[in-house]
Order: sequence, then structure tokens, then C-alpha cells
Amino acid sequence: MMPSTMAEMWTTMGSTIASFMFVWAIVRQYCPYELRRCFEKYTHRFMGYFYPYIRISIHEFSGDRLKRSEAYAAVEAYLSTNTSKSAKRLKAEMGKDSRNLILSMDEYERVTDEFQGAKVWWVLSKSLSPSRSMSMSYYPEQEKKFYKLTFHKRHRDMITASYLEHVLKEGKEIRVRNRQRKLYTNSPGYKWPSYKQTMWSHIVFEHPATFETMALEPEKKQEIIEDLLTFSKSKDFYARIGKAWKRGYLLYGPPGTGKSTMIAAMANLLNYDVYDLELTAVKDNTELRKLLIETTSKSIIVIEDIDCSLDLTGQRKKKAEKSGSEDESKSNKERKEPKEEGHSSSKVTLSGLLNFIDGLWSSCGGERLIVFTTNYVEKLDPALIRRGRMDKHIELSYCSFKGFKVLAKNYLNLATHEMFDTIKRLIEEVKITPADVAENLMPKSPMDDPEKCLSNLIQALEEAKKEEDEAAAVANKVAEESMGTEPTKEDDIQPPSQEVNKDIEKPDT
Ligand SMILES: Nc1ncnc2c1ncn2[C@@H]1O[C@H](COP(=O)(O)OP(=O)(O)OP(=O)(O)O)[C@@H](O)[C@H]1O
Ligand SMILES: [Mg+2]
Repeated sequence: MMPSTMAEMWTTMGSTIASFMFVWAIVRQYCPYELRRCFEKYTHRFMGYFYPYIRISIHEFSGDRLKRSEAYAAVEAYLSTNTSKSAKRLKAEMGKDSRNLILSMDEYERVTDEFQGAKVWWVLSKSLSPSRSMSMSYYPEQEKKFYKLTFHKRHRDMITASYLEHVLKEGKEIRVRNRQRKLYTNSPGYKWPSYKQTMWSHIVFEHPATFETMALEPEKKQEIIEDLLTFSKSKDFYARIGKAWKRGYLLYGPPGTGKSTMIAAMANLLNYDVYDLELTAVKDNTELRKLLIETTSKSIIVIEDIDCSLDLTGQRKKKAEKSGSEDESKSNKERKEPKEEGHSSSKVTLSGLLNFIDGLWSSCGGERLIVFTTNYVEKLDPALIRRGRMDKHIELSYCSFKGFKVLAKNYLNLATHEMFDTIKRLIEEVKITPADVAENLMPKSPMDDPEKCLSNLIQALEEAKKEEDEAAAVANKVAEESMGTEPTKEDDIQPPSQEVNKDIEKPDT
């Protein structure tokens, strides 16, 4: 019987579609994967003739399977704030600073959104990867999640041109606002290949360091802050000059001068994640590249003690053999020596590392800082730290009086004090690291008042000065004696103990 009115025609069509949907739901539940795919294909073709709606899917992992899709993450964030208010089943995840819960729609939940008068529907769906039907599959079985956007075909142009752009833009902004920053590390226990398993493990990044609390010359501090902020706002500039949007920082100086602290301050200033890359745990250059691909935008990739991580200088082994006995005499305050055990397990080469920093892959993923730290800047291969790779070299050195004042404000809440004059005189004569100053300013018992802490510091400075003077006197005496008698035997001259800390060793020739 032919439908007599428009209303009847729509009803008939509606019930046909509903029947198809019902059959499809059964097929989806019980049929093998191949059969289901085939059924889906022909159903979609058939429905395409009658169905006035268009569907767009945004998958969590794209075909390359390497990286979570940015579009998916942006849609997820957009829906978490904009539309999940109308959803009835929600997922809750911990938000920024572990203070609030972020709600987002649960699987198969459907929400409605409106844009410029058009109604659209979002559903979070999932399908099974083919491996479920292939028992010999290489990859473990996986669920593939995707968002489905449905809208009427008359809105096609508007949705594809404006609405999707609006969703992505807003979603990205929400992600930056809400995201809990993370500290990642490359886990040695990771087994490759495993489908979609990330090579990084992470915890929440909660380091409290800021540039404000760092003991540093104010001008230097300001220069670094401006450099970082300029970088973070220079997307268009980098695009215009045809350069990947990344910047390399080399932080060098003796132990305890604030290199690691500065990395935390950088991350806090820019609101970036931190990837702490342990090079010795990276098997080879290929694995290094995979690690790089998995890092996200707005992040700092850190390689601490770069000179210890790999045989990057070509002089490392020779040095280690030669300086065996010297090392024993050095205090543990001195600079770290290379970790020999790392060399045997890691086959990462200098060229692999250079590629990591500025090869073709390094431009994937956007806004990134690469930071190296070292105690031995002269030992590094010049190719590794040349400008363009490590764009900014920052020396962190012993504590100045201005640096001390920052620490006194942080630790004792003192802007000025009569004992400051004595400290100023001593600190200008003695080489003391900010870490040592900080340690002396730290109250050791609840009874310790600021005066007690300041006098602890003065005592430490006086002792250090005495040691320096004695060491200098011994060195002078030895020098005088050797000049007066035998030809100079440089090996016999012991440098003053503080000087050992301070000077960066010259590379072997
Ligand atoms: N410039 C600084 N400003 C404020 N605090 C500092 C500074 N330098 C060091 N400190 C304090 O000393 C401690 C050690 O500093 P940090 O770990 O940053 O030194 P480092 O230069 O990374 O040393 P290493 O070369 O041994 O890794 C920090 O916890 C911090 O409290
Ligand atoms: Mg450090």
C-alpha cells in the first residue's frame, strides 16, 4: 500500500531505518568481525539513499597508530565542558592540581550541541580492532574509540567550515586550561613492539620552583624569562622563517647551582610538561626517534648530565682510565663522572642525538624546548651544542649577594638585616653554591630564629674562606719551591680544594 500523506511516508521510512538499526545492533553484537564489516558496508550504502544526515568520525588513534589524535583529544575536551552537562552518563577524571574532577561523556552517550542555529549530535563509540577475529594476530586486541558527529546535510558547509574549527579551537584551549601537567620518563621496562603502548610513563608534575624563588642575577633572570615568553608566543614567526618551533637550552655549571631547579621553573612559567629523557635507557637511535614522536606539544625534553649519558666526546673512556685514582680523592660534592654502565646497553650515537634535536622528526608536534644540563661544558662535542641546536647557553654559577638576598627572602622572609653586610663581604670572596647557602639558611630546629640561620651561614662562609686561604698558601709555597729548584712538575701542584669544584676540567688532548 502506497503512503497517502507526507507524514505517513516519513513514518514508513523511519520504521525501515529503525528496523535496519535493530538488525545492525544484533549483527554487531554476535557476528564475526569480517561479516560485520561487510554488513556495515552495504547497510551504509543503502541508508545513504534515504538518510538525510551526515556523519563524521574522529578516531582516537589514526592509521599510523603512533600517536593519539589531537583532534580526538580536542573534541573530548570540548564536549567535557560544553555538552556533557546534558549527558546522563559521565566519566570523571582528576583535573589540574588534583583539586577538581573533570567530567566527560561516557561511552555510547549521546549529547546535542547547537551552532549558528544548526543542531548536531555527538556520540562516543568504540569498535574492536581486527585482531579480535584473528587469533594469530601480532597485536593484542584493542578497542578503538571514536567520536561520531551527526548533522543534517543542509548544514554541511557550515559544519565543515566553521563548526569543526570552533570545536577544535575551543577544545585545545580547554585542554591547556585544564590539563594536569606531567613529568614523563622513559621506562626501561617497556617492551617494543606493543600496539599503542606508550614508551613514556608519567606522574603529575608538581615542582614548586619558580623564577621568583631562584637565586640568580636579576638581569640574567629577566633575560631568560623574556626569551622563554618570546619563544612561546612565536608560532607565526617560526612558521614565517621556515624553522621548527623549538628552542634548545644548555644549562651548565657546578653541582648545586640550580640547573634542575631552573628546568622546573621553566616548566612552571610556560605551563609545559616535562619529559625527563634517560639516554642510557634508550636502546638505539630508532627507539630515540620513537620516544621523540610520542612527546606532545608544549613540553620540555630534558637530558640531564648529557656528558655522562653517552660517549659523546670521544674522550670519555680515555679520561675514565686515566683519572681513576684522582676520582677517589674527590669529594661527592664534585661533578659527576660518566656512567660507564650506560655505554654497554645504549647504542644511541652522536648523530642519532643530533637527529633527535634537529632532524626531520624533531619538527613533529609543535612547541618544544630541549634542555641539556652538564657540569662539563667543554667536554661536549661542539656539534652538539652549537647555536641553532642549543640556541641559548646559560651558565649557572656560585651564589652572589643578590642571589643570597633572594634565598634570605624565600627561607627567612628577610629583606634586610644588619648581618647582611658581613655576608656580602664574605660571599664576594668565597665561592659557595646556592644549594649550600640554602642548606645553611634552613632552620634546623623549631627553635632556630633567622639570626641563628644567618650566623650558621656566616660560620660556613668563614670556614670556606679559611680553607681557600690555606689551600692557596700551600699552592703558592709549592709553586715557589718548584720554581727555585727542579723544573716545574705540574702534577705535584695541588689546586685549592674550592678551585677543584669550580673549574671545569679541560678535555684531554
Ligand atoms: N639558583 C638557585 N636558586 C634557588 N635554589 C637553588 C639554586 N641552586 C640550587 N638551589 C637549591 O639547591 C638544591 C639543588 O639544586 P639543583 O638540583 O637545581 O642543582 P643542579 O645544578 O641541578 O645540581 P647537579 O649538577 O648536581 O644536578 C635545590 O633543591 C634548590 O633548593
Ligand atoms: Mg641537577
